[in-house]
Amino acid sequence: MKADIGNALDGALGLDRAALDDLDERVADAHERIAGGRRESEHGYAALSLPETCDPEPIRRAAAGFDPETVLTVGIGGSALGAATVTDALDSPVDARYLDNVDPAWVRDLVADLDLSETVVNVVSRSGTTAETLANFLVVREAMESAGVDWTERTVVTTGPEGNLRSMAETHDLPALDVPDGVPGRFSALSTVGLFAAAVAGHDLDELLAGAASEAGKLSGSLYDSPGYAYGAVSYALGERGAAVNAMMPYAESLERFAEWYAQLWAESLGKDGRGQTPARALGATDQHSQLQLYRAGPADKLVTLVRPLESPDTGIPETDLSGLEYLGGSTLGDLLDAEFRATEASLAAAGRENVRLEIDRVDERGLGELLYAMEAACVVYGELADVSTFTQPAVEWGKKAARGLLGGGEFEEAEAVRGKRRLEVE
Ligand SMILES: O=P(O)(O)OC[C@H]1O[C@](O)(CO)[C@@H](O)[C@@H]1O
Repeated sequence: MKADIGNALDGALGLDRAALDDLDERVADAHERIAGGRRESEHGYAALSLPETCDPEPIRRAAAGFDPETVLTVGIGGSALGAATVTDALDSPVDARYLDNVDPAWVRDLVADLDLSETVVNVVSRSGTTAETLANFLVVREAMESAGVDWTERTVVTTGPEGNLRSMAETHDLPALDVPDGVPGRFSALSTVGLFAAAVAGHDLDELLAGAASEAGKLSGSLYDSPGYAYGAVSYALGERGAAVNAMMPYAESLERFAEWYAQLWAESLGKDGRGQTPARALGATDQHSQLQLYRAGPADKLVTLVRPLESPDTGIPETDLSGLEYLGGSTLGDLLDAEFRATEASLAAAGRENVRLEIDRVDERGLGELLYAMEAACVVYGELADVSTFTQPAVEWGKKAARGLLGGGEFEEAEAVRGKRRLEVE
């Protein structure tokens, strides 16, 4: 993996090489803290040790018992997005599907679309108490029973040492994978949490972990040694200079879900104490006809992160006599995408709008492992430089309590606040 940070310098926000070199001294201190946290397997820092601590064998063993048409992951947040990112990016004869949201029509239609006798369900929740995950699993389990499918024969649980899912696995003797200690959900893609669906889909877990390990091996006391640290340090430095938004813009449909995974990682880790950097999900080339207008001519408050594979399958463009479009004929869609990637990058730079280029060789297991790990390292070093509590997410608890109170799941003052909403309705 490579990070080209050239276009992050000397733009509207005023980051220059001298300032980056000065920041590199703070990166060295941050790295010492990160390395110490990894050595001690401290909460959160343990995530950056997954390339060596994640044993793929239990994951492969749990997957080996199935030869399904579909693997359905039931989870939410980091308990679904890691798996989704990997399997959405890679081709497989197995259909990998996800239930995370609790939109009734969407859940009903997705479940109805499955042959449940040919589906393996992986219900994933570290806590075992997440309402969306448990509710969706109960719906899926009832659908399996209604279809005459023995759900206990087609369900694998991934959860923490205690809680509802652990109890259910023990009661029904279900295969169970352990979520890794000290790894928050948004950092768990390269673990049992994110890799079961990939194993069922036939993807090479060793290559995913090898890609991650190659980026882990670059972590040192300098941002100039590690694409992850370089990206995290530049994102932080620009954030301190006014880049309130980080637009994650992969130039590959297969990486669209990666942008969604990145959004949770960046927002839930760095949005603390009135600070943080808002991840915007974008897609190249599509958003050149959409959000690029804002990125280039709106407020100078963004870093645009352009991600692409250097190699990918291509498709020829037939010759044409369409007036003015003859230049396209005989080239390829890959040539067009490459030209647009570089043109977008240059158009932002020409307007003084900071952007960074992240490149992997291919969207394959190794490239994904590199990309996921580098983003996690970037997030951790950003959190160290910003001095925030990277691995907690207290702000999401208020809404959980309010919703639970509204549903009669307990007495919560948050639910009273919901009932007391100020209303000013316009129809
Ligand atoms: O794995 P669990 O405990 O169901 O949590 C799912 C998601 O919910 C959160 O805890 C936030 O509510 C995320 O951090 C996590 O990825």
